[in-house]
Amino acid sequence: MSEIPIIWILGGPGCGKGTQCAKIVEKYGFTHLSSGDLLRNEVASGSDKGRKLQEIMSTGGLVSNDEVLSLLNDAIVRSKGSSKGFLIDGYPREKNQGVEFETRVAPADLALYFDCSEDTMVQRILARAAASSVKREDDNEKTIRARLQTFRQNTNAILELYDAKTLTINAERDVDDIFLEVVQAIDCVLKKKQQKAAAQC
Ligand SMILES: Nc1ncnc2c1ncn2[C@@H]1O[C@H](COP(=O)(O)OP(=O)(O)O)[C@@H](O)[C@H]1O
Repeated sequence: MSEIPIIWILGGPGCGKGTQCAKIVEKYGFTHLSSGDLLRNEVASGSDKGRKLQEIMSTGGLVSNDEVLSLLNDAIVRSKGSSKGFLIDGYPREKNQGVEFETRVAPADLALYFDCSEDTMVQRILARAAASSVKREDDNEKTIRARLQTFRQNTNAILELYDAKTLTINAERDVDDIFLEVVQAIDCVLKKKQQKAAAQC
């Protein structure tokens, strides 16, 4: 695992994580794993577990880390052999999730934090919901506010603990300007990993 990069993608709902992840996947061919998508797949399967997850997700709270981490870990193990790198999107959402990920899966090489004002995030989510044909149960104003509150409660502790490997990016700018900064950070990680691998030969 240590030869391929693991990148955490942090930021509140509507900060533009998904847009940047799509651009990263296009450029670098990394495997994109979104905790929200993995959980929504479980909900869509109609299982008992899915129903319980849905109840929590519709309140804007966090589901148990055991559930999220095992979904992530299974997905990582499945594509480990063929992956060029992992983008872990929407995780960690609280400090302890980060600690457990690094203990049970692997250390993260970089965390990209897309920093955005709450007003912008609310506007973006509502605009996305209005334009989308697939309705997300949690894209109503009440749940959006709750999701923002969950985010507000937990994020500073994550940023403090992982300060040394976190790059904070102003996500209020143009998509391409943001991506330029993302590319610089990822190129730097790839270079460091190559140098480390070369030193081991
Ligand atoms: N790492 C996680 N830990 C716990 N719950 C999570 C995690 N990731 C996603 N969820 C649950 O799934 C919901 C939707 O997640 P996501 O699609 O990432 O939404 P958002 O747009 O709010 O970032 C969250 O509100 C939360 O209930």
